[in-house]
Parts: sequence; structure tokens; C-alpha cells
Amino acid sequence: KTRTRSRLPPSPRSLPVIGHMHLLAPIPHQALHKISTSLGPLFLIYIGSNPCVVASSPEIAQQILKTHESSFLNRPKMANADYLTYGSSDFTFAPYGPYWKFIKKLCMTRLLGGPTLDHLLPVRSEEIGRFLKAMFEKATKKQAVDVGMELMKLTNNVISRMALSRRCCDDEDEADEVRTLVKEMCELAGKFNLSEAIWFCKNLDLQGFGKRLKDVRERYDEMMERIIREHQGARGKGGERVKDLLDILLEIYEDESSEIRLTRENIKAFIMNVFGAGTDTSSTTIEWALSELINHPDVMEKAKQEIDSVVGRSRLVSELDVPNLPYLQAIVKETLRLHPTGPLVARLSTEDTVICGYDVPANTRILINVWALGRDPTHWENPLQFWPERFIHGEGLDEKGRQLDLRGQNFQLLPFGSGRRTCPGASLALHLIHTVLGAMIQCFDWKVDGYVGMEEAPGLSLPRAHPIVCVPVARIDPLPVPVK
Ligand code: HEM
Repeated sequence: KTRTRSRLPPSPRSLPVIGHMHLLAPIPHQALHKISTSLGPLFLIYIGSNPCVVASSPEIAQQILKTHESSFLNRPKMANADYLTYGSSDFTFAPYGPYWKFIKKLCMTRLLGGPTLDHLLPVRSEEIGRFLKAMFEKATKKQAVDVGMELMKLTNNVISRMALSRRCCDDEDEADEVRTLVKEMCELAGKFNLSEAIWFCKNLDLQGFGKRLKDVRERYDEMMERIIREHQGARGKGGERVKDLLDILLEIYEDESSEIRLTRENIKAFIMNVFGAGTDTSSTTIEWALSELINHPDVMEKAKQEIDSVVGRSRLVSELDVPNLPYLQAIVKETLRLHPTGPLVARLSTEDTVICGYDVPANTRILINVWALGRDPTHWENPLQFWPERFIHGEGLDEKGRQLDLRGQNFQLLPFGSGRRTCPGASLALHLIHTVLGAMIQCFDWKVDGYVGMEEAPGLSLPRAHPIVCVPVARIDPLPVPVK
């Protein structure tokens, strides 16, 4: 017994019943990083009665996500998310198996793959045009804007139009209903449910989630059923409408020869994933990038010069320009290194595994602290400094002199996770982040008095503690951009 115990990863002193829950406040990835500085890069905590192994170095992340990948392909069950996603009928929480493989293939080939992203490019360009136009109006009236709020509206509109052909704008009641409902659901899904952490409370609803979950899922279900019926009706009539993600899902749903028949619950849960995983993550990344640029005027100036010389001032930067803008790419990589908007990647072990000499039993929760990997001093020089040049002539280049890629090959830089369960929305997110940030740099000067605070607030997608509120000053007029 003693020998078995001694092979478990080290663990801090715990409290009865709650285990190490008290150590995770206020911001879990920061608290876990602090523990790793004394216990080392692999340690074990108990979230109530649930064991959870935390990995905080690129080498250990590689062991888990690559060397022993097949033992860590599931996600831990979270009671609230499980209820909201119709019993994990979605993509994010689906257990690794035939259904997950089917939807992953669909994602890569049809739903979030290159051809669909190309087909929906005009939708993204139009929404970026609207956003810039709104910023230009603020600039003309010398009005201050809360940049984060505006970016959030933009990404919500992009995702909502790509998924459902609806905008999430304040003046369209139903579209706003989508945004409000999904926001409410994501907040509830991310809430920590004490009943599942403390084994003897598992049948109690300690925080009163039950009624709220039932109510919000019912409202979401009604709304989605209405939107599905409308889509089915519109498809029957033919016409000019651009095919959105729901149309593609309905085609597969109706395809009798499909290798797996999608259910309506699968469709509704997938749409929920796209909103939940795809909106705040992208807008918050752009917000972090802008705040770093405001605090580093030399970097902002270099970015402007690059865009002015490659794109000029007579047209807007577009997705197609990004391969020719290496400094802009370096800024986005440096932002995601320091501010990964999915700071903790959660997995569940499905079999007993040995990682770096320590036993990780089956059914252990795993957290990869992506936030800590990006700050590892053995891989990054002056890790806390925002310095995009490291991707131009520093340790951010690979042995062939290319910028390190963000798609999970380099374990010191894992903003989208790695391996089979890596983020399927990375291409969409990167298109959006580069183009929106590029256009914001090209079209406006963003000045604040003094320094922008860089503290994080608690929340799933690394929210900023301080909003960026400033008056944009126009450099070029984005108005010629066609906006319907
Ligand atoms: C900056 C933006 C984004 C970041 C930082 C991000 C990050 C992540 C991370 C870290 C994971 C876990 C990967 C792993 O376990 O290895 C993930 C999974 C996922 N992401 Fe993203 N993501 C972003 C944007 C998006 C977008 C735009 C979408 C969809 C439109 C999306 C959909 C998903 C889904 C469905 C999963 C679950 C995949 C699975 O379980 O197999 N994400 N994302």
C-alpha cells in the first residue's frame, strides 16, 4: 500500500471534505502555477473527493498529450455542462468514440474546414466592416468606447451569422435572445458544482442549480426548435440565402445514408459549443493584444509600418494579407503565449498510466496549465516580457527558422491544445483575430491616459480585470468598405 501511494505525484496538504479546493481561488491557473513552483511540474490535488493531476511543464504536457495520448482522450464530466449539452450529446464533452470521431471528421471537412470558412468569408468581412464603421463614428464624435464590449458584439455577430444566419445585434430581438441565452448557459456550465465534488452530497442540489438549468435549457430548446423549423422551411423554398452551419447540420441530419444519424439534440448541442467556445475566446484575445500594443507603443508603431508598407492605406487589410504580415503574426503568437484564452486544458484518464515515473490512475482528472507553459523560463527568455521579436529572431523560431506554430506541435505554446482533441475552431479564430487586430491597427490610433492595467479577472476564458475604454482616433477612413 505504501509503495503504491509513494508513486502518486506529490500533493500539497489537504483539508477534510474539500481537499484542495480552497487553494484554487481566486484564479485557478495562477494558483496552480504557484503550487507548481514548490511541488514541481506534476502534482496531484483533490477537488473535493475527485483526484486531479496538474501538468505545468512542456515536457509533461507532451507526455500526456502525445506520448500517452490514447489514455487521455476524454473530458471530465461536469454536472452542469452535462445537463445543458443534452447529456454530453455535443462535441466538446462527447466521450472519445464513434460519435466523437464522426463529428470531428465533419468539423474538419464540412463545418469548420477550409471550404466552409472560404464560403463564409464575406460574412466575416461584412461584420468587421460594420465594427470599423461603428468605431469610425465614435472617432468622429470623439466618444469613448469600451473596446472589449464592442469586440464581444463583433465575435457574437460573426459566429451567430455563420452558424444561424442571424445577427446578435441589440435591435434584433431574437438574435439578442440567442446571445443572452448562450451567455447564461455558458456561465452556468462553467460554474463549479459542489455536489459533484463532495461524494456524500452527490444527490443534493447545494447551490440551487437544478431549477435554473432546467429553465435555461428549456428556453434554449424552444428557441433552437423555432430556428431549425425556419431553416427547414427556407431550405424547402430554395432561394439565394448563404448556407450556414445549421443548414449543413440539417443536411447531415436528413441524410439517410450517413454512417451515424445525427439527432436534433446533437445539432442543438453542437451550436451551443460553437457559441460557447468560439465567441469570448476570440474577442478576449484581441482585447489582450490591443492592451499589450497600447502599453508597448514601439511594437504598435512597427505593426503599423508593416501594414502600411504591405497593404497601404487605400484598402483594408484582409485575411489574404496575413501570410505577408509576419510581425502581426508574431504579435498574435506573443499574445496567446502570455494570455491563452483557454488557460487550462481539461482531460480525463481512461486507463492507469505512468507519467515521468508517477502513477496516474484511470478516472483521474487532468489539467494542463497552458498559461504556465507559456511562461516556462526554461523555454522562454524573460518570459513575462511582451516581446513579439522572439518569433522573428529569438527562441520563438524553430530549427528551420520558421515561427513556432500554434497548432499543438510545440508544447511550450499550446493555446489550442494538442493532438486529436485539439481545438477544431483554431483556423476560424486565427483568421478573425489577425484580420480584426490588423484592421484596428491600420485604421485607428488607440490612446489611453497612462498605462492599461494587465490584471486578469476570474472566468473561464481569461477575462481582463480592467476594460479598455478609449477614444479611437481615425488614421484612415474604413467607410468605403461595403456594409449592407
Ligand atoms: C482564441 C480562440 C480559441 C482558443 C484559445 C481556443 C482554445 C481551445 C482549447 C485549449 C481547447 C481544448 C483542446 C484540447 O483539449 O487539446 C479547445 C477545444 C475546443 N474548441 Fe476552441 N478555442 C478557440 C476558438 C474556438 C472557436 C472559434 C471554435 C468554434 C467555432 C472552437 C471550438 C472548440 C471545440 C468544439 C472544442 C472541443 C473539441 C473536442 O473536445 O474535441 N474554439 N479550444
